[in-house]
Amino acid sequence: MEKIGVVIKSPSIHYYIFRPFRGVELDVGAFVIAEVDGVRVISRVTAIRHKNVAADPRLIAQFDDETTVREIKETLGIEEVLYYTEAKAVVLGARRGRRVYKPQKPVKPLTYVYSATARELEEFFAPADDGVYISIGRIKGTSIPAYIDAEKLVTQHCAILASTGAGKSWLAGVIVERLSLLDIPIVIIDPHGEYSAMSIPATEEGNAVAEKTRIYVVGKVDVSPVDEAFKKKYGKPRSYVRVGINPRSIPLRTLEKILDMLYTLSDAQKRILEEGWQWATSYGERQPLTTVEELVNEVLEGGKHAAPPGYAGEMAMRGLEGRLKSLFYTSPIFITKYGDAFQGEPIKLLDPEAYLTPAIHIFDISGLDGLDQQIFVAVLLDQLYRTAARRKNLATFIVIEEAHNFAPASTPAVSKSYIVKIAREGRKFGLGLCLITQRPSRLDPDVASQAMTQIFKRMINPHDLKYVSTVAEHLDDPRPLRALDETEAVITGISVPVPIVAVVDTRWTRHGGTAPSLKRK
Ligand SMILES: Nc1ncnc2c1ncn2[C@@H]1O[C@H](COP(=O)(O)OP(=O)(O)OP(=O)(O)O)[C@@H](O)[C@H]1O
Repeated sequence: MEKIGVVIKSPSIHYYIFRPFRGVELDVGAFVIAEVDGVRVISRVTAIRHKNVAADPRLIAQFDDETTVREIKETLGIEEVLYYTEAKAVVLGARRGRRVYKPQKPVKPLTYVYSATARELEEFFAPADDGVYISIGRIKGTSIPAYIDAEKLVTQHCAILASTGAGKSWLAGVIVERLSLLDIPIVIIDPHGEYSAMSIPATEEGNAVAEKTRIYVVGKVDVSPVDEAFKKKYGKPRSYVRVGINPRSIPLRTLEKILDMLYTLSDAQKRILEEGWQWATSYGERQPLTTVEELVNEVLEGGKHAAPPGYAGEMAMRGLEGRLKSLFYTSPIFITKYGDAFQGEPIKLLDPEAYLTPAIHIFDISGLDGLDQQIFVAVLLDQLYRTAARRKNLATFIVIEEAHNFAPASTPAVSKSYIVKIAREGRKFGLGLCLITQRPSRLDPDVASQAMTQIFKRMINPHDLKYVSTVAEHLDDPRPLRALDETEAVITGISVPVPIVAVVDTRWTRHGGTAPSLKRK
């Protein structure tokens, strides 16, 4: 076993500083070993510094041109004594069966440091048990697969946090591809229409994944530019189903929340809506819509007993009528009559039962504006939650891109409470969230704190780095996140035995998230 250095300082149980021996090649990210009470403990080198011991300003003052520097270096042979190298190693622990043991005392100074062997690393990073694991790449600096406990990842929520362009959706795509082999339902909320590319295989393994993709375009919106770009890029048309919401299928509480948030509702209007909506939808959610006109009339008819007498009541009724029509007619996500269509394409109604079957269900909401996206996400998540609560059978992975827009930290959003609900209670019914955001500090902290696996990619915004250091319990120091490249990710939390730095695999299907380039093709 090669001794590569010696511990010189050990200020805490979490890390130590060692002096690498002369001639030892050492890179940041290398795995090293030092013994604590006879146990070989694995650590990762996180920083290498050259310490200048000639800080005397009188000597530094001489370094004002190259000739003098050369003379001083050569004639005094001063380079050897001017500086030394030291490395910081963060303690990961030692494998004890299924668990990783982390010593509760610091490494002793003057302990020798060894480089970890390939075998030791393989044992250390091996899956903890015979559970279900996916590999999303390699442990950085090794050829060892980066395993993630799929069960924990899916059912106990995860978050992918990084700056824009840091490789978030690439990684989400890799995770979805690998999970799809487990034959579970996967639902993707896609605000940029980029996940449709998963229907195009890029490798042999990608064929099975592509076959499992189902694309849904939401609402009466023109997506022909997206379709044309898709056809040009992949040489075949994008195939999708257009979906919309039957206004009758919205639960009263959700509708009330949406209307109140968009237009505000008076107490009288709330009472009329409560009575009227129950009456108009008393045949259940699956009751077909005739027309919006007819539905609104039924609501007013059924709710009129709750209106105050006289002019005030009349005003409340008319106000409610206007709000309901405005919502259902102006938002493109609703159908307005039985058998509604858009540009000759039939619009299918949302079918939560179908989305909870094993496949990759991609909802392209790129044609909708921000508010309609939120309303759609609210209704879809509500329906998924209620359906899953009845069925309780299959673990389902719900990927939400741009999660800070759907569950923002300090502004209201109609979708927020549905995300909070799944984050808090979805686990009971197998519903797991994967929240992706480029602005971690703008994501609702309640939601963020429920993500038991946190995956970080490159992050540069100081607010976000500061925020991450307060919420990420498994990440001692977020500063190294600034230096990650787009293929690298730091994975922490319940799905990995210790925080790992992974180099993310290539995609099995095409990646749709490439930004336009200035170069002509
Ligand atoms: N593991 C990887 N291997 C190779 N290339 C990668 C990898 N991860 C990311 N990339 C490259 O980085 C680019 C940006 O990645 P991606 O589109 O996932 O970023 P993003 O964080 O989702 O960006 P945005 O915030 O703009 O949506 C990709 O187009 C791809 O070229």
